[in-house]
Amino acid sequence: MLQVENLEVCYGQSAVLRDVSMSVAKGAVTCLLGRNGVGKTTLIKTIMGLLKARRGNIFWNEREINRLLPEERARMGIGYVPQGREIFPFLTVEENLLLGLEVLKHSKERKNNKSIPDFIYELFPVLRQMLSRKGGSLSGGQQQQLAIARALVGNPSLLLLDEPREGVQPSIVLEIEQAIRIVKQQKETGIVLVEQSVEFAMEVADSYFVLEKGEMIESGTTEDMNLATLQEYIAI
Ligand SMILES: Nc1ncnc2c1ncn2[C@@H]1O[C@H](COP(=O)(O)OP(=O)(O)OP(=O)(O)O)[C@@H](O)[C@H]1O
Repeated sequence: MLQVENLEVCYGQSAVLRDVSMSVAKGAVTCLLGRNGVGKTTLIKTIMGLLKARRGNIFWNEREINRLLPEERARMGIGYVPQGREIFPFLTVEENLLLGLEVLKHSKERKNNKSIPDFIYELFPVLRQMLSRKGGSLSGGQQQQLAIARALVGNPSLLLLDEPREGVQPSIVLEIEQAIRIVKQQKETGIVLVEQSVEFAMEVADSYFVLEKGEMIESGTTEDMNLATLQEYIAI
């Protein structure tokens, strides 16, 4: 479904990604592993169209999308939950969720779909209780749940999740992990999951990629995963 080929991405003159390739199958969970600062967020932002590659190509369902804007990529079915969540703090939880429907505005789906699907509240029951609260008044973990929910409201074919467990209290981490499992079971939305936990990657992912200093150094299916080797790759 998604194919990244020989990507080079620079900040100013310094190349942060070099010759990076990655492929993501429809409906699969693909884990992107790597230490801090190796370029994982840069890769996700480039896939989303928020950064421009100097070289290389990105294909979505075999169509080259290098020059498409982030909103065009979103309308094609790529959902994005940035690191640090970026919900709208002064809007209510409900308003934040309704914004997720915006990506469907040109699609037929929108005509039948003007409210938040129940599925969202089944994944994150806490959000139903907090619909009228301002997003900014939620805890960090609840904001992460809101950010994931908002992206899922747009019914993406692929969800880019950048370190969704980072800075989140352990009880909510468990809820987020469970939500990822449920989304995977439903097989409608594939996930690219940026992760630091090899254990969780091994449990949930179908395949994995490891970035090191801007280069893709290892990839494979989860059955090929060697926990000890991968832990070494991401150990600080
Ligand atoms: N806007 C920017 N301008 C210049 N350099 C940047 C910018 N954003 C990131 N970098 C650098 O690019 C490199 C890759 O950063 P990136 O955030 O993609 O890594 P990461 O693997 O996602 O790390 P983390 O796990 O800490 O989020 C780092 O050395 C970082 O300092």
